[in-house]
Amino acid sequence: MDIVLIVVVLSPAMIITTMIYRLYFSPLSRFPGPKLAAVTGLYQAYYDICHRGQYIWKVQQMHEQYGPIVRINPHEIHVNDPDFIENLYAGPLQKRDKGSLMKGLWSWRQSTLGTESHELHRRRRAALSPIFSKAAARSLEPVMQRVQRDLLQRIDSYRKSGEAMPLTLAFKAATSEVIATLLFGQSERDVLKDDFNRDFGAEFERSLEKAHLFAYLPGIAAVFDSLPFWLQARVVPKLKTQVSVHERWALKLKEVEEELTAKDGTYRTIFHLLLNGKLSQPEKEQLRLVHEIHTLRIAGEHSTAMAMSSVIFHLLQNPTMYRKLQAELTAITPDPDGIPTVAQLEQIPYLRAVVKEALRLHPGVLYRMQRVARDPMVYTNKRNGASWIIPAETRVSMTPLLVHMDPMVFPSPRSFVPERWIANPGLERYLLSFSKGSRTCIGINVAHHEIYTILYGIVRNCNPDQGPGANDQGLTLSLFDTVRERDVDASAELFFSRPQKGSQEVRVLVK
Ligand code: HEM
Repeated sequence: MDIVLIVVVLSPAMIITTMIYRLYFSPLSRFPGPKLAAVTGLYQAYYDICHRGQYIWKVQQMHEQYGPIVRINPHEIHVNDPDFIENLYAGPLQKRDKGSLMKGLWSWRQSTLGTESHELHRRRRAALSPIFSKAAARSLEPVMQRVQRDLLQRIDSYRKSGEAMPLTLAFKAATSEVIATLLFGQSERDVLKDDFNRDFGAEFERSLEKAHLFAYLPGIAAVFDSLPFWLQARVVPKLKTQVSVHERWALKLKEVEEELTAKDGTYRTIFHLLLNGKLSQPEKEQLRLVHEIHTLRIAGEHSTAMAMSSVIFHLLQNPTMYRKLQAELTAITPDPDGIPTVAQLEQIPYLRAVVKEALRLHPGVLYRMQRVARDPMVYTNKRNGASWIIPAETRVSMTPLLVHMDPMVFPSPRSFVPERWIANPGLERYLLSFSKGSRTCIGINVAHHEIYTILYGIVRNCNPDQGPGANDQGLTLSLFDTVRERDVDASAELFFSRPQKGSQEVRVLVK
């Protein structure tokens, strides 16, 4: 028989057999969920690729229809129950691999963040840990304070010009400066630049629009990575800024490697740390380290800036809350030129509460955080006592934003209510914005220090604009054409949270 005929006859038969298996015989077949999602990954692909990261909302609807545990694709179970966080995102004693969600993402694949195996992840994370200790984060205080002063200078320059200030953009420049200092020991004064020096970050955000497509076609990123840098930039000119930065990192890695073989191995930058650490030789391969540095840079910049701009958005919408926070900040440094330490800022309950509430409503990392347990896991729905045994090696995920919308744990979940964190400190265990367990965000201390320092500078020195009757001296801020649904809330899950297309995110007028 002709080979074409064999393929024509066998392909539909194989597809039908696979569909029947997935529907009736797979170990996941007894879990609730739409049949179409159970038979093919194309269902998810349709929402994520054709409709710009909308599967997250479809998953939310599935939970409303089927309950807290749902099969969302042929190979994955999604749980939306805050009480399951501790089981799924367990500490290092319980082995958890990661699902392969990031396998296709260019320049993420080989990073600690993208690592699937529990053991390999532990080794990679240990190599990074020296620059993420609390003490190391504290050593960044001078740069954070410089960035804060530069931001205030830019705010004042917008007062003089009368133009609307793109606040989220300014915050991205601020966080990019801090992460650059952490990684490379120096940074450019991005905040002071007219356009906030957004080439790398803006190109990265544009490339996120295609992230789901590449996640579905994991081979493409691997092939692309195998090309020399000059060819990568020609093949996909839309990535040329990132490729040229990667090329610079690769050269620097080579330079540092030569220094180290000349027995000069002191830690000065991320290049020295990774090359001089205990990682095995294949782990120090150039491409892998470029992936590591790329994700650190991106992770350090995007979510932290989003957290800060959403805090300012909500405070400007609620001047009473703004004034309350301002009063607490003024109490610790009555002298307006005083500089509180991060340790002092961390002690201010309302500042902590405001930040947690913004992180709850607007977690910058939006994707489903998959974990794969090596033993079966038991999920019990405490609300009706029903139990499910999830087979070993199954991809199981939760989505921070969906957990944070549970009205039983967070009443009026869409409202900005910082007070809930003060009234009930136990809520902390349900805040999933930084993930939990052995793969929790390694940059959490750096992020908190940045957020506290920069918010202090702004809220202490600027007032909310409360109209003509107000008797405020100094700078006043008001929101400029910023709509929560369009510019602040997550509209699409492109791994990170993204606002509606065309949004200019949070902007303010300064008087
Ligand atoms: C508000 C700011 C931030 C948020 C909300 C955030 C959130 C997260 C989340 C949810 C994860 C876990 C992802 C997963 O399980 O797949 C994560 C991991 C990570 N974050 Fe952050 N992050 C923030 C700031 C930072 C900063 C400032 C840095 C670096 C300076 C950073 C570096 C990392 C790294 C390297 C990982 C991977 C950790 C691992 O897999 O062991 N993050 N982050």
